[in-house]
Parts: sequence; C-alpha cells; structure tokens
Amino acid sequence: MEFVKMHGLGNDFIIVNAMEPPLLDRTDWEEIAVRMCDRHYGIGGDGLILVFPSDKADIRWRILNSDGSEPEMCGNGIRCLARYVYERGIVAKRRIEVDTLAGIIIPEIITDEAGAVTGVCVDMGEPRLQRHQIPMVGPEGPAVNQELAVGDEAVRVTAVSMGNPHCLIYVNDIDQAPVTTLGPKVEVHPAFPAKTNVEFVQVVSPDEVQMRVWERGAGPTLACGTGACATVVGSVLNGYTDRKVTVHLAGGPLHIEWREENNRVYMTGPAVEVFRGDFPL
Ligand SMILES: N[C@@H](CCC[C@H](N)C(=O)O)C(=O)O
Repeated sequence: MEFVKMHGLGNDFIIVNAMEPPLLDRTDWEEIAVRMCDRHYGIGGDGLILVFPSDKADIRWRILNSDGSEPEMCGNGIRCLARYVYERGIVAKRRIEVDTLAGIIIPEIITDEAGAVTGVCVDMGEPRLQRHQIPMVGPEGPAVNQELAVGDEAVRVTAVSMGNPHCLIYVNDIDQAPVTTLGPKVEVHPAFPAKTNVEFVQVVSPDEVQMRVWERGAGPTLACGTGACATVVGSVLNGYTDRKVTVHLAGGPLHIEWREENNRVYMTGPAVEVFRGDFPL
C-alpha cells in the first residue's frame, strides 16, 4: 500500500489514498493504524489519515490516533490532508471542504507568487463550550477555571471542544509542566466520558502563549492544532489573551484567531511532506 508521510510542526501523520477499491472497502483501518504508527516496528506517526470520496463535501477523511482510536478532528492533520489532495489534483481548488466527524471543515491552501504552497489556513468552525458538547460531566454551562480533583490533587481546568475534547491547565512555568504525569491521568478522568486531550498553557502576553500537550490516544506530541485553537478560546474566556494569538508549541508556532463577528476559529500553519513509501499489508 502506498503512503506519504507528512507533518504539521512535528505532529506527524501517514496519509493513504483510499478513494478507490480495494482500500475504499477495507474495514480494518484501526488495526492498520496501530501497525503503521509504531515507531519501532512500523513507519512511525502520531496518526493515520485516510482519504475517501464524499457525497457531502470535496473529500471525506478518517483520522486515526496511533492507538487506533478515532478522534472527531485533528488540526495539524487537516492541513496535511489539504496539501496532499491539492498537490495531487484530487481536489483541484484551494478552498477544500472536508467531511469530518466534527462536521464540514474548510482548509484553504496558501501559495506564494510562484504558486508554491507556503501554508494552510483552516476555518475550524465554532468552539463548543457547553459541558454536554465537550463532553464533560457536571452542571450544564461552560467549564471555565473549574476545580477538578485528580487523585489527591485539586487542578483548575477549562474545557473546550473543537469537535474533539480539550482540557486546559494553566501553569506558571511551561518547562516544569507535568505533561507526562498529570496528562495521562486527566486524559482518562471520569469527568471526561470520551476521554480528553490535555493542554498545559503558560500565558506570555495577550497575544502569545506557550503550550505543551498530552494527546488522547497518542500521548505527548510536538504540536496539536485543535489544542492550540482550544487554548486560545479558553484563554479569551479566562481573560488572559486577546482573540488573535500565536501559540508556541514544541514543534513551532501556530497562528490562531477566534473571530468575534462569526464565532469561528481560524488556524494558520505549515504542512510538510517528508517521504513516500510502500507498506506491506
Ligand atoms: N494532533 C491533533 C489532534 C489529534 C486527535 C486527538 N489526539 C484526539 O484524540 O482528539 C491536532 O492537531 O488537532
């Protein structure tokens, strides 16, 4: 099976064109994702992206985490998908409608004067803030700066869904953030029935934050696009930042804007192809 390896700020994905049979008809992608994403016995990746035809949009995708679970959305992944389908002529336009489990999401290819792709800006849609939308147990309404008991620890959290769930924890020193110790505990906390991604955030200024992530189904990654969007929404709701913010991640910066006029979040960042190959099925 042919694949392409891509990444968005080091959040890396394997992309497979499943537009036609026999790949279109396969039903074992979860197991294949685990094998392909294994960094020792496979190709290595934070997730597997599959490209399918759609009757609702230009293209349908499935994104699978490295543990085989299927999230509703992935910000870095959708930039990679957009570049992949654009450069191969699978979708012959720059504004691409993608059918996802979080609804129709619209990435737009950015090019320089010579027509070379320089990045992708994605209309990530409206954030979902009600607890049942995240989902997070507790009294209905937004969960902003709420106390959450994690074992013996009381942690203050803000929860935002960008189609997929995110739990933000603000810290004073990003380098000391307990990403690999607290992250996995919050991921499977009973308050989050669908589990959650966990973001540790240090506010630098009204237009700059630093963020490190523990991803649901993938563990620590170098960047998380939906997490960066959720971070800006949560930071505005907490009164920490303006609506246009650069989010610095381990893999580099993402530019995020939560527009007041339409309540939609826009994410701009890179998508890079690394190599191509064949994987034995
Ligand atoms: N890295 C992604 C998010 C991938 C999905 C996530 N692990 C989940 O289970 O929700 C991004 O860039 O948004």
